Amino acid sequence: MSLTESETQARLLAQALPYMQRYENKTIVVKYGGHAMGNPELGKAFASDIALLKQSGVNPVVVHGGGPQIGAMLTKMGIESKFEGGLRVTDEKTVEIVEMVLAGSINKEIVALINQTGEWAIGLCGKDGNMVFAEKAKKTVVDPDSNIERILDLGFVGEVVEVDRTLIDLLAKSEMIPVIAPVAPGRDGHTYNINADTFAGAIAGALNAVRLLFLTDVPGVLNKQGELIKELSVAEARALIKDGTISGGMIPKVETCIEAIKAGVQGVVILNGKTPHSVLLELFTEGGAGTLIVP
Ligand SMILES: Nc1ncnc2c1ncn2[C@@H]1O[C@H](COP(=O)(O)OP(=O)(O)O)[C@@H](O)[C@H]1O
Ligand SMILES: CC(=O)N[C@@H](CCC(=O)OP(=O)(O)O)C(=O)O
Repeated sequence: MSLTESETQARLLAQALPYMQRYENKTIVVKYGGHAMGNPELGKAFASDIALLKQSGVNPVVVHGGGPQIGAMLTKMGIESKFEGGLRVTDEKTVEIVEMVLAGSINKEIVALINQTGEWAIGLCGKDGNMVFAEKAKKTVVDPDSNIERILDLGFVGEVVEVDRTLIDLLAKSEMIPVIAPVAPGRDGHTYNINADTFAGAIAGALNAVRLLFLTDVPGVLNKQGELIKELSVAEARALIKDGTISGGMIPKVETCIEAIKAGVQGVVILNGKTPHSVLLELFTEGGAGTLIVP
């Protein structure tokens, strides 16, 4: 006998209760990637998921990206985007535009979407409340021909060196949902552009988050046959990078997951931000929605 729509809905709601209790008063960091943005209906569904988390007693913290949107703005200004080792080469002019797009327009768009649900979001970047300090990234790559390792000069690309949780803790006790752009100052007074995955990992680690969710444009980590892998240990994830199953942009993402777990995050999930309500499906249903990476 097939279930009516309302029976299915009632079952889903009943199923959600133990998960809501499990995450009550716990911090969940959600990284909203630039590829998952752009569709107004999906944006609304994302905002209502975040609002529902807050209403259920969870402490959601949103960290967002905006790589494609930065690229579009740079093109408009006649500046070419250049990447090395998956990171945007960021000169003085570029960092100004990065800050404008990330901490300005995208940040406020997400804040506005959440506020339209009736909840209270506040837009921040690493500069606010001395929350995050960065220093110039020291990324190295191995030249495939000579096998020699060299340090990349990416300009004002930063890596997080300090996270002060005072402001986020204060917000967690209030009605406010923090929405954070991955831009941070250095002790040297410069502004740094930080990869949003890395930034989210550092925030989740400092907050000892129970979950860190990465919303991207694929269902999760896929095996060689293109099927979704529901759960991966750190050791299994490393093996998939080594044998080439995980490649491209998924490598730094999975490496960030591993770092976040080492920093104390209990579980990290990579899931499809293009599926409406994927955040709720992941957190509040039995099967989840993406790939869960656990210690
Ligand atoms: N094993 C894998 N499973 C899933 N995606 C993979 C895998 N290996 C490589 N990828 C690629 O990684 C991409 C996601 O990384 P990226 O584009 O950097 O995401 P985002 O921009 O959302 O941060 C996927 O779109 C896919 O092309
Ligand atoms: C250093 C570096 O590469 N920073 C990224 C920051 C935005 C980002 O990471 O956005 P997504 O999550 O949408 O990719 C950039 O400039 O594109």
